[in-house]
Amino acid sequence: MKITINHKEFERIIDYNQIKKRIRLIGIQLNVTYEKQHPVFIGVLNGCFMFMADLMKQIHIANELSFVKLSSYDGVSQRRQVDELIGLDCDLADREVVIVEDIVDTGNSLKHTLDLVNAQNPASVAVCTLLLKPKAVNHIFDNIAYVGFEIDNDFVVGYGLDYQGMGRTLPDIYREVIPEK
Ligand SMILES: O=P(O)(O)OC[C@H]1O[C@H](OP(=O)(O)OP(=O)(O)O)[C@H](O)[C@@H]1O
Ligand SMILES: Nc1nc2[nH]cnc2c(=O)[nH]1
Repeated sequence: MKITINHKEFERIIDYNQIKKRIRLIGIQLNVTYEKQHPVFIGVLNGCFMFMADLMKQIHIANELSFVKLSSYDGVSQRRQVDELIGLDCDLADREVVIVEDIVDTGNSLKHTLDLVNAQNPASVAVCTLLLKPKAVNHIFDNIAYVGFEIDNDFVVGYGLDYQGMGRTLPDIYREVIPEK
């Protein structure tokens, strides 16, 4: 199935039934791994909102959750870029943390998020991402423990992911169709 968003064509690669099945399995893994613990799930906005909502319905152990946004801005000196996590409303010291992402592409966002989370001295940090582009990742991560789907290096939309602000509410996931010349 193909759709058009702002003159760009996309074709469906993963439908919502597949996503739900995969999320049920990831939920089981998380319930087992964190049984008798009390993890904090940290969703990285905006893209994670759908994944987080469906994933958390499968989590039956004690947990807390928080949503954050990664913000970059120039410091007072305007010479250095400073990043911060906006919205974190709990202390992560000595906590088991699970970072929830919609996609790890270059991995730059995840690297920043991990640096900021690790600075709070949590007991452990695991990453749960719905999508991973193995051929695009620029960093070595040893804690991406839960991956919904590995995908090719295509631009994707749907299920939280946008193209120019559009397409986030599509239940399925689509990849960009590059027109032949
Ligand atoms: O691995 P990377 O190449 O860093 O890309 C991954 C990030 O890109 C998207 O966020 P984006 O900055 O587009 O913001 P959004 O979630 O608000 O759409 C996505 O939600 C990830 O956080
Ligand atoms: N919508 C969207 N956002 C991204 N951020 C990083 N990679 C992607 C992608 O493939 N699609």
